[in-house]
Amino acid sequence: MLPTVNFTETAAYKYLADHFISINEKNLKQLFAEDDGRFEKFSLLFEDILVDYSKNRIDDTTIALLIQLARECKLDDAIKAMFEGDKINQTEGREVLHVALRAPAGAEILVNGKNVVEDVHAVLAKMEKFSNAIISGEWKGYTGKAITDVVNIGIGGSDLGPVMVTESLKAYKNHLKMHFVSNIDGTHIAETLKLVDPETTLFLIASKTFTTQETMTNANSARTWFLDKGAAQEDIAKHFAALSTNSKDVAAFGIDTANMFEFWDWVGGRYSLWSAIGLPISLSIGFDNFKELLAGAHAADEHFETAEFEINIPVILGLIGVWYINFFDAETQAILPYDQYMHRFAAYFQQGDMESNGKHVDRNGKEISYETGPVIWGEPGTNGQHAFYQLIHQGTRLIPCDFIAPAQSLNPLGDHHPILLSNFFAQTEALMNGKTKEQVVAELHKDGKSTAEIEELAPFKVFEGNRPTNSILLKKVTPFSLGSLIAFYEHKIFVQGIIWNIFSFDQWGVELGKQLAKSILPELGDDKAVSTHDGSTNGLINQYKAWR
Ligand SMILES: O=P(O)(O)OC[C@H]1O[C@@](O)(CO)[C@@H](O)[C@@H]1O
Repeated sequence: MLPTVNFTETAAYKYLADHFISINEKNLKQLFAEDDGRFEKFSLLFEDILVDYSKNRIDDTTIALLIQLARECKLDDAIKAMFEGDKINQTEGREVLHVALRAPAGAEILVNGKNVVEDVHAVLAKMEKFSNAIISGEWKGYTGKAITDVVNIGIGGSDLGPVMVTESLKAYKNHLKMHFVSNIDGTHIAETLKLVDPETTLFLIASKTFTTQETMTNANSARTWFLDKGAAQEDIAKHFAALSTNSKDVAAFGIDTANMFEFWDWVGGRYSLWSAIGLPISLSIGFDNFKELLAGAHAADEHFETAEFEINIPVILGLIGVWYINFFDAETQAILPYDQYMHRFAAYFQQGDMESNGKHVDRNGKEISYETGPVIWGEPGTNGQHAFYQLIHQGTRLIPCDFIAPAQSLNPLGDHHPILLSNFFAQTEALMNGKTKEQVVAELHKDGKSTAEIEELAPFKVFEGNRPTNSILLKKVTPFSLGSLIAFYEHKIFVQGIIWNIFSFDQWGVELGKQLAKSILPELGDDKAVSTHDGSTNGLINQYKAWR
């Protein structure tokens, strides 16, 4: 069981509330001016990843009090409970063991007395064999041709992780063309099927439950398309595989369970890319690179499980997030990867973070009186600079930003990378230092503006600065470094959930909408006016019926 401490009632919380007043008497420029060693003190190096958290509204006292908060909330007990396979997903009565998915062979993690690492590695061996057969062309389709295209049909955690990782590691991919269908909107599968040949296409039906409406509808449409194109029922075995925990429904769909790659209830959907759900990753970049991804995550797990809080990257990042959310009233967190391949990284953690910590009831079942999970958003740099950085620099909100960049480009081309990185460095510097009115006036004067023009323009050109950021510099985006980075963010989310005394591993909030959709669907089956809902919903449905 997890501890159920109300962090707002801890001594650390009260000290932090007092400290909040004093830390705000200085801005970041002053904090750096007072301490030449600030960067060294507030940055951490893990393998080839540098995490610089010095451009945050913190000092030694802040960090010490945040760590005291973690200790008073019994974070160490919670970490131990997760790694030992306690049923910390309490409302679903499940363990939370995505760390087991990347544990090395020979490790022991017991669930109901059974070492689950053995099952994990049995599935990994099956994934390796299957990936090699498809990639090498040894596996043939029903007309004897090798597979050229893979279509992954899944949504949420059965889509976002494979998409993000295959995109982030595109530089490592092989000849297979990868396609991802997730939306129930017919456009998604219709546009995809236009691109592929049934004779050389492999469909992966990715669904932990194998009941998700979108996925099963898309899967049925893919199967119908496949058979309508001339394939026979017995050919399905050569072109469909399932990634699921539900062998009964997989078999009922008509997929040979020999082509089913299983995973388990102790794997949360949004934490499942390391499991059989990661088969499209293994197909895209090869199993050896998939193993490297797992190894990177495992290295991060060991760091999280063993490092002192003072030098523990997920703990520090998580606590700094709590500092902004619960003391500075920050409502969002921006994730800004200065790497085009990582363009789906923020989207991935929209599910990872918001589906984990978007909760309003604590672990005692009581309504919460403080803020919990932030809104996660972001786009790759430098594109974001031309879209929303105006608000980050000069808006009225405090927006903590994570800037991420690789020192080495996977596509070195002229001076592109130095230009990208110069922006990566400049943006956090600008957010920290801002630009004073004196500086603005001097610039306008230098530009030959009149005194009247200067007086008029200056207020609009001042940058307050003092806007906090983390900078995460990777030596290079590799399967290993990406695995570590993703795991750091997973554990950061865990840290925050423990501090907020919430359950981070269920997702009851996604059920009501699905439930109501299921009751509306039959009403759309005829042209009769509906009146069973509120005026707006009735009006919308009836207008839809009139127009369709
Ligand atoms: O993998 P599956 O069972 O099809 O679920 C897909 C997604 O649906 C959810 O919204 C849960 O219903 C996500 O948590 C999950 O990742």
